[in-house]
Amino acid sequence: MNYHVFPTYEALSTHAADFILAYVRNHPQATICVASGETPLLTFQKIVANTQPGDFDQVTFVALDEWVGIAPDNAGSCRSYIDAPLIKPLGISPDRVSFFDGLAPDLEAECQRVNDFIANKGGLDIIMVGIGLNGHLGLNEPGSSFESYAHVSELEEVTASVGQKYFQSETRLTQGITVGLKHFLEAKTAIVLANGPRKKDIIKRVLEEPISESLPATALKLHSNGHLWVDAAADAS
Ligand SMILES: N[C@@H]1[C@@H](O)[C@H](O)[C@@H](COP(=O)(O)O)O[C@@H]1O
Repeated sequence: MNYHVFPTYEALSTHAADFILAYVRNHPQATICVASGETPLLTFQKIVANTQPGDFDQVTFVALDEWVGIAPDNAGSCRSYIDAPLIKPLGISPDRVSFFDGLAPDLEAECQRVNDFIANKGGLDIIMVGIGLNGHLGLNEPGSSFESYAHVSELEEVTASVGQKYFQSETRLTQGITVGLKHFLEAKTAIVLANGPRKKDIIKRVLEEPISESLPATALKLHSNGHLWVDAAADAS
C-alpha cells in the first residue's frame, strides 16, 4: 500500500483530480467508481474545472453506494453527492453512469444489475473512495467479505449517525447498498482519500492493524496498486 501525505486538503484534491484527468487522457474508455460523501467534493470540483473537451466522452462512471430507502433525488442521497458536482457538469450520458437505486423493490436484483454493468465494462480501472469512521469503504461495513461483489449491508450505529450529516432533517438509515470489496480488490487502481482530523484515528488503525475483514479499509493492503492519500490533518504515520 502506497501511503502519501499531502500538506492540505487542497493539495490532496489537486493530486486526485490530476490523477483521474491523466488517466482518462491515456485510457479514454476508462471505467471509474467514485464515492459520495464530503471527501471527494473538492476533487470533483477540480476535475470539472480542468477538463478539456473530449476528456470524458467515452468514460463510464459507477457510483459507489447508496442508502437503502432514500430516493435518488433526495439532496442527501449518495447519487446526489456524485450527480450534481461531477456527472452533470461533465455531461456524462445516462448510459455511461451507474447509480444504485435505494428504492429498488428487489435489492438483490439491483446488486446484480450493477455487478453486470461493471462486468460488461471489463471491471473497474479506478476505484476512488473515502473512508468511514469505522473503516468502511463504500458501505462495506466491518465484517464485509473481501470476496463480495455488490451487496446490501446492515449499517453500524456510527455509520447511521454520521450519515445524518448529509440530510437536512433526521433520516432513518439502517441499510446500505454498495459496490463490494471484491470490486475494490479487482480494480486496476484503488485509492482511498481521507482528510481532516476526525479521520486521523481510523487512518492510524488502517496503518497499524493487520489485514482483516473486521477493518474493511485494510483491503487496501492486499491490493497490488493500492493508495492511501491523506492530508496532514488526517496523517497518523
Ligand atoms: N456512503 C458514504 C461513502 O460513500 C463515503 O465514502 C464515506 C465517507 O464519507 P465522508 O467523505 O463524508 O467522510 O462514508 C459515507 O457513508
